[in-house]
Amino acid sequence: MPEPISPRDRLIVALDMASTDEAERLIARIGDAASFYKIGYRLGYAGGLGLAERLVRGGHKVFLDLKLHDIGNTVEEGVQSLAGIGATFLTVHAYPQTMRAAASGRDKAGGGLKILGVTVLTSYDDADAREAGYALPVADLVALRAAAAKAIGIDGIVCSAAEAAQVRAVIGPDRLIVTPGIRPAGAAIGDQKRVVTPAEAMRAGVDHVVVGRPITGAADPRDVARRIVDEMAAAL
Ligand SMILES: O=C(O)c1cc(=O)[nH]c(=O)n1[C@@H]1O[C@H](COP(=O)(O)O)[C@@H](O)[C@H]1O
Repeated sequence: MPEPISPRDRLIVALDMASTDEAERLIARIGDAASFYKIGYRLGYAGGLGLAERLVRGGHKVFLDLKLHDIGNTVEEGVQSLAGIGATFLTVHAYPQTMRAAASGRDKAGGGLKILGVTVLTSYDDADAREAGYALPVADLVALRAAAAKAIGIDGIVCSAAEAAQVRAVIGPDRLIVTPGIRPAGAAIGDQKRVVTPAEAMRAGVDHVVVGRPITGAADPRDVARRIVDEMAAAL
């Protein structure tokens, strides 16, 4: 069975900000209310990889959300380069060829980087999947990709907490489920479609929740982070 994860370490704050200065100001305001930060496209392409290294050196955990998807050789070599940063998680799209290449890059690099397969984005519903050419409903596509991720040896799955129980049944207890599309009760949903509260996510067996705008856009980000951690602790 995996190690127990403390409620605070279950929260991953998405640093979807324009600059590393802005991100560092937010991290300082959040203080010890969070320990785990996600760097995605916006910050990653604006100096975020250097910030990732600084955060790791400072004792934080880092999730590199770069959602790699390319020919196998490019993915494998990209993962090998990124493994040197010291991050905990790296995302790739959950296509079998891409996941095989990422697993190979991870294994060649050694170290502790875990690969997460992004199944179906939480901004998609069944109509969006149909529009993209998929005949399967989102929940079935998530389950199919989770099964492929497990077979290939990927470390964890990104999906909506709405599918977490189904994904857990597919991947078993040893792999991680990481869920964005998290909204505390009453928070603005924005462009997300498959949203779940922090408490419901814990009850569905999620390991880590990813929260961006409800924290980054709050007047008091530290207070919102604390409330989310408390809500998860009470639900575990
Ligand atoms: O891989 C991700 O982190 C991700 C996958 C997914 O399906 N949906 C999703 O929202 N995300 C990311 O999770 C974060 C959610 O941010 P908020 O909607 O602001 O809480 C963003 O940084 C997204 O890029």
